[in-house]
This record gives sequence, structure tokens and C-alpha cells, in this order.
Amino acid sequence: MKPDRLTIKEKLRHKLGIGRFEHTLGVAYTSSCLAMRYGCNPEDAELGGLLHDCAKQYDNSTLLKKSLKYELPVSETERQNPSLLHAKLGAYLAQHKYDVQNPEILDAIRYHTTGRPAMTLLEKIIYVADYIEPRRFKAPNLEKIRRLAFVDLDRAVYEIMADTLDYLKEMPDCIDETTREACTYYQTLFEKNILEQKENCS
Ligand SMILES: Nc1ncnc2c1ncn2[C@@H]1O[C@H](COP(=O)(O)OP(=O)(O)O)[C@@H](O)[C@H]1O
Repeated sequence: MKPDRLTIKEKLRHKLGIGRFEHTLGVAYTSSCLAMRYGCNPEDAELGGLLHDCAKQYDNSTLLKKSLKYELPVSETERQNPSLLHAKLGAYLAQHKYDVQNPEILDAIRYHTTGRPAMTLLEKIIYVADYIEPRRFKAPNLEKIRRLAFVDLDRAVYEIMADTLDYLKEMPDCIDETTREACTYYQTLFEKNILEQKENCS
């Protein structure tokens, strides 16, 4: 049976508190809009958006404790910065407490904070929606990235990663290297595409 969205919303509303719940709704609706734009299933995108922060209510010590209890792999960086674990633990809870079995939705939740190289369309949609949803106001270049998201999704992913790494540069011990690897992956991809276009033109 498909997970019931109204029940999920009801649960999240109580678990997350009103501010985080508003953000969650913003990510869900923005994800379904991006899904319509890029030819992805909008219901999957909405569900991924709804559940992306379903472990966000826990403090750092609870995140670490629960991740170890559920035998999730915890890296040295995640031990230093357990807030990163809300994504991995969120994917686990989405599967085991909210009965989401679609592995693409679970991966989109798992990688919504760090991103990763060669992301699937759904992963990119949730990653970007988390950054641009209407309630966000702090990030630099937000207006530019909001417009870009509906024109060139890969570029939007890359710009978000570059801005996130720039924001985190004063806290090198907290940085999960996956974002750096992903940023390099997309930069290389753009360079390769430009080279191919040039070759096709000559
Ligand atoms: N690679 C990374 N290493 C460490 N922190 C990161 C990394 N990528 C993002 N973050 C930080 O994680 C925090 C939460 O991000 P995110 O999960 O996207 O937001 P939210 O859960 O609030 O929707 C942000 O402060 C962001 O700067």
C-alpha cells in the first residue's frame, strides 16, 4: 500500500514543530514543481520532499545514538558533525517508520544535505528544492539559483554546492567530502560538455 500523505503530514507536523514543518511543505511543493518541469514523477518528488527532514528534530547526541543503534555507517566527519546524520537517519526512518520502499526516494533523502557525484534526477530535485523553497531567505545568490533551477538543474546543483562549500570553508573539520567530490564531478561534466560542443561545431 502507498504511504498515506495526510497521515505522514500529521505525524511530521507534531514531530518537527511549525517552522520546520513549513519548510518541509515548501520543499515538498517545490520538489513536485521541479519534477513536472523535468519529467520526474511529481508524487515521488512530493513524498521525498515531505520526508527529507523527518529526522531533523533530534539533537546531535540523539542522532549519533540512533544511527549507531540502527547500525548505519557513521564516518569520522559525521562523528565530528552529527547533524549531517539527519539525512542518513531520515532515509532509514522513511523506510522503517513511514513505510517508503522506493529506493530512489530513500536515496534522495539520504543525499539531500551533501549531494553526491552523478546524482539521479530525483536526488537533484530534492537537493535543489531544499535550498530554494519559498521560506528560505538566507542563502547567497538565492534569487539567481531559484531562476536557474527551472532552466538548468545540473547548474543549480553545482552553484548550491559551490556556495555551501564557500560558506563552510571556515569549518574544514565539519565538511563532508562528498560535497567537494560532487562539486568537482559537475564542474568536470560542464567542461566535458563544452569541449564536445566545440568538437561538434568544428
Ligand atoms: N558537505 C557538507 N559538510 C558539512 N555540512 C554541510 C555539508 N553540506 C551542507 N552542510 C550543512 O548542513 C546544514 C543543513 O543542511 P540541509 O540538510 O540541506 O538543510 P535542512 O536539513 O535544514 O533542510 C547546513 O547548515 C549546511 O551548510
